[in-house]
Amino acid sequence: MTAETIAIASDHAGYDLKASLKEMLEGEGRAVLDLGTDGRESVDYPDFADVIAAALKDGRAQRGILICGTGIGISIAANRHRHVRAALCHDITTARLSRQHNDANVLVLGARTTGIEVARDCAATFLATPYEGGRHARRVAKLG
Ligand SMILES: O=C[C@H](O)[C@H](O)[C@H](O)COP(=O)(O)O
Repeated sequence: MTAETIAIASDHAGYDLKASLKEMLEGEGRAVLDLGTDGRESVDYPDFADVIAAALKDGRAQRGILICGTGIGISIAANRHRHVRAALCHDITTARLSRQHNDANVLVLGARTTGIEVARDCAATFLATPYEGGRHARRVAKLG
C-alpha cells in the first residue's frame, strides 16, 4: 500500500460523510490524517480548508479531502491557497478528470448534495487516478 497520507476535514455538515470516508480509507490500509471537525456542532468551513492547506504545505499529507454541505464554500476557501488545487466533484467522471487534467490535490465533496455511495466512488477514483501531464502541464503551471 502507498505511503501517501490523505488529510481529511469537514465542517459540521460534512461530519458524517467524513467519518464514513475515513473508515473506508483506513479499511483499505491508507494513512488518514483527520483534521476535524470532531462533531456536528456548527463550525466555519474556511477554518477546515485552512488546516488542510497547512497539512499539504508542511508535508504531513500529500493529498486531501474536504467536505461541507455543498462543497462550494470549502472549495472557495481552499483555492485561496496557491499550492492547493481543490476540485468539487459530483461523480466519478469529474473525480477522474480532476486528476488527469487538473492534477487536483484536494477532492471536495458536498455532503448535502452527493450520496454516500457516489461520494465513496469519487474518493476511490480520485485517489486511484494519475495525472496525465502532457498538454495539461502548461495549463496547470499557469494556475499557481
Ligand atoms: O458552502 C457552504 C457549506 O455548504 C456549509 O456547509 C453550509 O453553508 C453550512 O450551513 P448551515 O450553517 O446552515 O449548516
